[in-house]
Amino acid sequence: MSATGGGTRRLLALFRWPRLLAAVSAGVLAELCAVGLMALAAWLLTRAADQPALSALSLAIVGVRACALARGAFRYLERLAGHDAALRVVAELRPVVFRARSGRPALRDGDALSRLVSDVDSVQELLLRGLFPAAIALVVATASTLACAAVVPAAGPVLAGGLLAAAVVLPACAALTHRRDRTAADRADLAVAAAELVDGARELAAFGALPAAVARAEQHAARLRRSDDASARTARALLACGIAVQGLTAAAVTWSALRAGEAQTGAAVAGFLALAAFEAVLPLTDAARRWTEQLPALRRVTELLAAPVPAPPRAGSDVLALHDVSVRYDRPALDGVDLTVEPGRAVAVVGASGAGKSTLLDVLAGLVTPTAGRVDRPETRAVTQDAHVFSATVRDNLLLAAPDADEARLERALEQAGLLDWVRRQPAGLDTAVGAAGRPLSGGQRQRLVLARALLADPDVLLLDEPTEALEPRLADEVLTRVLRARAGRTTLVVTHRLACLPRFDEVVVLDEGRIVQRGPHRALVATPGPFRDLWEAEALTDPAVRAQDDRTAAPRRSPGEGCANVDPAQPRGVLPRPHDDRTRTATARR
Ligand SMILES: Nc1ncnc2c1ncn2[C@@H]1O[C@H](COP(=O)(O)OP(=O)(O)OP(=O)(O)O)[C@@H](O)[C@H]1O
Repeated sequence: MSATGGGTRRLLALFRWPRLLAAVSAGVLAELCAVGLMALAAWLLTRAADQPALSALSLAIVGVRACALARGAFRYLERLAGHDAALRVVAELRPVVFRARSGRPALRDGDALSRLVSDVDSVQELLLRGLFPAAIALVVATASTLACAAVVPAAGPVLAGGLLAAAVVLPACAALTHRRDRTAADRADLAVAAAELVDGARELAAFGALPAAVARAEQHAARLRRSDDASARTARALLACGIAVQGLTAAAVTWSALRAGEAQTGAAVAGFLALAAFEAVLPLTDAARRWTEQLPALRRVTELLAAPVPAPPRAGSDVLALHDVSVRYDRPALDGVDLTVEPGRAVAVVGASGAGKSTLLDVLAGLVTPTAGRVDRPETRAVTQDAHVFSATVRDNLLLAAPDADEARLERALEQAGLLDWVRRQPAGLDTAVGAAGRPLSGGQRQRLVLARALLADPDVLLLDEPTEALEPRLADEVLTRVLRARAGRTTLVVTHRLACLPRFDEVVVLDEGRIVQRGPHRALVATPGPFRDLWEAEALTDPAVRAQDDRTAAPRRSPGEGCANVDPAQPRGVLPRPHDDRTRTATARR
């Protein structure tokens, strides 16, 4: 069986069939009531023309009323049961999909995340506007054809032919035309152009490219308008075809009944019954357009479900360990990494850009499932601290990590992250509004706020990915020093490009092209010929901060309370070469 087949099976296993059946049954009964209503009304009208005794009509009159009332009641039940069944499926599907997704590379862009959410929602759409109408149409069309054939045998095949055209040919045409429909692609192009205009307005204006970008966006808007119009024209044409097929079939059924020698009453009943039977079938044309639209989303969901469920990391261990771990994208990001971090150790992960540092942290945090190998990590509650600052006060942003923390604890965390002075300078102090609706924070302030939040969570294992990247060198070193002091005795892994603080760590892990090429205490690495020493010496030539550290490597390791270095703040510190990288990095805390 194909991989997607496995995903379809997993998806179908989430369906609560009795509920779905109840919804379809209510829909079928509502449509049958509509067909019955029309057939009885036709019978009443033609019989009443003969002016029979009222008693001869009374049963039909009751029948018409009963059908009219029951149709409304069943329609209501269908909506209720249908939405209940569909929402339950989606509610069960959502965690399954997100769990399946959680084993993949973290979604760092909002578009991909919102597409995942809407992909799951498309299952609800498919049930309500695809599967239910199709099942209802099938039953109602079959029952109407049989009823028609029972009234006028000759009219049965005529009705069957008309219904088949409306249920199969028109939806097939709708699906085919929709596949060529450019609306979705044009809408996406316009969204991209609009987003670029908004996000890149400053750069576009600075380079004089704004008018051209606006013109491009306008072209996309015009193209979307045209394809929207074309799509609406096709939809209207198909609707008109459906109504034409309905009318022609009803006329043909009546004519064939009369031709077969049927009385006026029988012919009218068959004709009206045919007319009503189409009411359940005509929505299939629109359903087919929706199916075509939603199918890629459904395929993405089933593919995700088809992928093997990632093995959970081995819990219960108090060491953090990777065993022969590899992560492969188009090429290996990690390649056979073995790493053990004993509890309470402070470990720095260094390496050139693209060496695999962030991937290593993501694997340790459980955000990425290795392609091969095993991860052990302490059985802890994960607290993921991404770089999002909520549109709330500083206090609220912090309390997210520790709802019970008192003011002193909040201030301590802010001090450790190097943000307390700034907060104290604000008139509203801890109640300063920040984030989208409040005061916009600088990159460094924002980074320190999320760092304070991570420290406040006080996790057993703290994973930080370049936590001081946006800070100026002196502050960066000060903050890192305070963080390590605050985390003394607690496992802390820090990805960093800065070298000046490395002597403060228990161990330095050097990554290159996805492999650990060196590891050990800073002093041992500097003393050993190898990539780290080359790097360190190269930095020492140009960087007094590293040189100052270099001079000390013979001295015993300092206590956690001491700073990184006595460096001239005016001088740039030791920094590993790092090209511009605009990917959002998250500091991750686990507990
Ligand atoms: N989600 C992803 N999809 C495809 N490739 C990826 C993904 N994440 C990382 N990579 C690739 O894996 C390799 C390692 O990336 P990683 O982000 O771990 O490097 P890094 O050492 O943290 O780099 P930097 O210091 O620039 O942040 C890179 O070649 C990168 O392009």
